Amino acid sequence: ALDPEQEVRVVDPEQEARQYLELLDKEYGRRANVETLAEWGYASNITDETLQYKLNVSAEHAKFQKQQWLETIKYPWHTYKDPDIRRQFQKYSVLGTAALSEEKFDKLEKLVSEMESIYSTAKVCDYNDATKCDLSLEPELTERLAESRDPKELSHIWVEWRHASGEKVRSQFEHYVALSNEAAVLNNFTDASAYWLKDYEAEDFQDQVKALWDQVKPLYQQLHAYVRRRLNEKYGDDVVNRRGPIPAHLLGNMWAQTWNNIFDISVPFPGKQNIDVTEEMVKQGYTPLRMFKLSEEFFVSLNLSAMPETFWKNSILEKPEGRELICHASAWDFYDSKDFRIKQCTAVNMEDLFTAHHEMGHIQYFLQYKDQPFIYKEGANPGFHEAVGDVMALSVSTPKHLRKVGLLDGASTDDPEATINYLYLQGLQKIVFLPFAYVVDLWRWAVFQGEITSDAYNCNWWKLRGQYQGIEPPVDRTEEDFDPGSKYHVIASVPYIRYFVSFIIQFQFHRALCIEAGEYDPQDESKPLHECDIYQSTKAGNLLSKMLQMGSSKPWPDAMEVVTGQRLMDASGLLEYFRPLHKWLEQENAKTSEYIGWDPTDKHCVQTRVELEKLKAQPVEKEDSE
Ligand SMILES: C[C@H](N[C@H](C(=O)O)[C@@H]1CCCN1C(=O)[C@@H](N)CC(=O)O)C(=O)N1CCC[C@H]1C(=O)O
Ligand SMILES: [Zn+2]
Repeated sequence: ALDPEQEVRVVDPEQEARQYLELLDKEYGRRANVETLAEWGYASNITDETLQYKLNVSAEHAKFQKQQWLETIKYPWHTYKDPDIRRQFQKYSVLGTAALSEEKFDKLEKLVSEMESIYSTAKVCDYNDATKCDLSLEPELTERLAESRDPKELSHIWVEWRHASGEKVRSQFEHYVALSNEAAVLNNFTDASAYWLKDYEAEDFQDQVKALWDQVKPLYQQLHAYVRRRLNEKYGDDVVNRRGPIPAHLLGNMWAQTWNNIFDISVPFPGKQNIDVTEEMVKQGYTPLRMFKLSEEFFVSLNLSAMPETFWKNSILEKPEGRELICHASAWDFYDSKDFRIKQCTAVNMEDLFTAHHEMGHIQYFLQYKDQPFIYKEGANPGFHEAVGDVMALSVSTPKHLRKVGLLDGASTDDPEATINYLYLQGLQKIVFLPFAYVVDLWRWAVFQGEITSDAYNCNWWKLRGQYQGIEPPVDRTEEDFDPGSKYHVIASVPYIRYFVSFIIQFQFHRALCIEAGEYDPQDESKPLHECDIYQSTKAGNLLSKMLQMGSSKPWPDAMEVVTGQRLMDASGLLEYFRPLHKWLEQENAKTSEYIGWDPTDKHCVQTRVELEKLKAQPVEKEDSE
């Protein structure tokens, strides 16, 4: 432990506190570097050895943290006048999972690592070839879910992935919940959900999120009704009930979190120029490296930072042969102000081009706050970190920008039907995602709070998925399944409400940067928000940089105010961006007198498949007439 007494003479207590913080900063930063390297070693090469090394390093780190914490809490930091050292002490005084006994800490680390390994190495058999059983989530299953238009194949992939991932980790997850809650209580939080929510520094944060959801829900329901009609037209009434939830396996994504992969079969105005540039990327011989270089060039055009040489040397941008690794894309800060990496099993398509921008946004944030004290090397809140890359992608995805980089040909047209097609594609990613992101942590908060118990994990998952997203499983589910465990963040213990926050605030940032770039004017109809491309605007880049450099040194409303002048999250940016689509959907759904919303299904909440079969064998009771 660092002994503060080694200083001989101290002038004033706050000066001594500052010196102590400098000691902490050096020691925590050095140790974080070692720990992150060990985590990378495991995530990029899953073996017993790399796991053991990772567990040893994190156990050692936890022991140091606990010892140091006993020193730190001796300081009367609540009394200090300087808000900055108060804030640093406040953050250092939250010990985290290191508060657990060494044995329980190690158990919790092992549980999460095992769940990540099961998820990352899960394999599924091909629908058409039962002897081919080496299909991984990335790239094979992701690609089949995106491209197949055979409901039976889609159902097979959907069910078998859950059988190979979520179902396998239910018991580990239960134990993980108990230990996470125990750690939260040791940190004086009621449960792990309160511990997670501390990062938003707002007592009423969950109410704020609910208010935002209420603001965007009408737009989501209009889009849902339209997509359901188009899927009903394609697959027929037996597969898609025009008044019910949408079967989840038909939506182009393993978790139905974004629906951009069914753009081609539901595009409002067919026959227009194809704004999905995947084909063009392949035709032009795009490689993963070139995708990341394109993204870097966008950041540099705003006068933001280029990637350091080590980034290109140390990153993994393609799935390596001959070893198991965690393919789920991620961005890494090694806390030495020099080493920053991305690990992504990149496929050459538009979706992965935007994921690349998302990850590069994290790296840019790391670079911008690299000179902050270790304890402030975070986003202003976790949603800010998730928003940076997506703000760039809002400009990059415009047809105007795609023409600038040669991925779309022809001159820009102000064809209102083409505009609807573009906003529809954007809506299939941004509007659709919101209820999904909300549900993931609504479910987990309720689990941590004990409202959802393990005997009804899956039933409550599908109740929330039905209630907020209006989707349902392709086949009945029971408590022998554990579908939440088929989603990376749930088994990797990564909070998810950050993405909901990001998908709201990224439009506030986009609007503010577009105004700064002179690309958008609320009064000028000829410059609508959805056409704004901030490319090469150093003014916009400088404004964003001012916020990013702050890290978490100030409460997030201060950071938001720097860019937007606002101190609150609000959905007006998103609603402004999608206004033309919202109007069009209302007109279109009125034309077909579409049923807005969905009849709740009485999806069976039963324990076992045997029970389910019995239930289905019973003659259906006649609806008792009202
Ligand atoms: C593809 C992306 N991977 C995450 C991300 O980049 O956020 C990874 C895994 C979990 C955290 N993470 C990190 O890289 C962090 N180290 C970043 C940080 O430093 O905070 C992801 O999961 N996304 C993107 C949109 C929706 C969501 C999804 O795909 O469900
Ligand atoms: Zn992210």
